[in-house]
Amino acid sequence: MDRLLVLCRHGQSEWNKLNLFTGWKDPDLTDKGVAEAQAAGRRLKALGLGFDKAYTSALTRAQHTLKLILGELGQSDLETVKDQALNERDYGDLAGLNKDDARAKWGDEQVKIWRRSYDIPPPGGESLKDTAQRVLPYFDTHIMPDVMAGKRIIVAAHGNSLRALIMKLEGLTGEQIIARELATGVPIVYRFDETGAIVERTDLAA
Ligand SMILES: O=C(O)[C@H](O)COP(=O)(O)O
Repeated sequence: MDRLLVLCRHGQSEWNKLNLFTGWKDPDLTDKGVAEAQAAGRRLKALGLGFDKAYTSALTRAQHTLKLILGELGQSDLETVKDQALNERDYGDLAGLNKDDARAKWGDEQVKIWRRSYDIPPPGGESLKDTAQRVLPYFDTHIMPDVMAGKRIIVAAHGNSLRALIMKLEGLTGEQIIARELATGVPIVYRFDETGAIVERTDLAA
């Protein structure tokens, strides 16, 4: 039985390109982001991978990425579940602000704390810990049971919602996961044994 889980951060978004805090705001992919998603699909196809079900967030950039990947795989009709539990971390009052402008206003250290501390939320937003507290129950009750039942699953989501998943899957601490940067449009392939232990992890960087 193949217990396959592929995680993929969306391709570059319009707001990634503009260097804006995004969170739950809903920009689409840039042309580069489209190309990254298509390349991700081609890499998966070259490995002979296909899926039985897909999960994505309620945000356009992740849904569009998934659609492009599935298009490359010839699986455009795949059963897909969209849920805001998989959304990016809510950036609160920072959403829409330029990251360099924020550093000029509040200082490098404060902005780094908001972006990369585990449990300190940005004003009005979610910390990574808060994000994990909504992502992980969804993962445990929806996604992992599918994987363990032998369904081959792909999840297209976001830098911080995927960090929360990776932290749990790989047994990392808060300190360890905040140091992990996820590239846009790079699938991470996991396989599990019958106990749910990881037997393979491969990053499909271009
Ligand atoms: O929401 C955002 O702005 C990005 O997708 C992730 O931001 P980060 O690199 O600050 O975690």
